[in-house]
Amino acid sequence: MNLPPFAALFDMDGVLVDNTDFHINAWIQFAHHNGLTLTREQYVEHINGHVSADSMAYVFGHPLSPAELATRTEEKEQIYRDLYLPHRQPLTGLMDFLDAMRAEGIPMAVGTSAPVSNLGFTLDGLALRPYFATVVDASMVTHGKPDPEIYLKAAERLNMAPARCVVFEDAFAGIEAGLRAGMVVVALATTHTRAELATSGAALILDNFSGLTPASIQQLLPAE
Ligand SMILES: O=P(O)(O)OC[C@H]1O[C@@H](O)[C@H](O)[C@@H](O)[C@@H]1O
Repeated sequence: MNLPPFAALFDMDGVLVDNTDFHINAWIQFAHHNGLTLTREQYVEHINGHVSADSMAYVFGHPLSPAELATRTEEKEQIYRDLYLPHRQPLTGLMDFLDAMRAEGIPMAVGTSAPVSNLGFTLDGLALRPYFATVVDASMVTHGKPDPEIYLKAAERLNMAPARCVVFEDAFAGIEAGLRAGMVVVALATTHTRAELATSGAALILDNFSGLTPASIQQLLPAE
């Protein structure tokens, strides 16, 4: 195969791993510990895919100071990691797809709203990091998703034009970030249903990576 140059940018949570329920339960527990209430619906609408600074401001009703944000974020993420650890595994079909992409020499990056502490847990814990030329996380951007900054930075680091990038996302905030970056978006129906994603602007909706080939992704891009 001789694929024209393009790059693949992967969201982490809900895409490389199917962990949304664990984040939801962790946020609900965290809110409870802090004397607050949070529902699944509030999570899906206001927190899913957002950076912690924005999520914490939503949960507490005001922005947190940098020191408080760091402490609270680690408190919440420790609950999440404890809950998800016994279930931690790549999304179905991911490893075969990453192997096929790597064999074709297609550059890949991660663009995630997660804090650094969760990168080690997921990317190193599942031996995924070697597949990615670069990882852009919450600490590296001024504006979190749905702002396109995370994906534009990832494309820049891969030296690839945004129009030649395909973003894999599960969250509405992340899909919007990819589209605003001028990229093609593939949606994974891990957090939202196919019906909910139908009008999201995604070029393709998948349940997981099973059977996915580099050529089928390349076809989503305009011919060069
Ligand atoms: O989906 P992404 O961009 O990997 O985002 C990760 C973030 O996703 C949010 O939904 C979680 O509540 C955060 O705790 C997590 O860090």
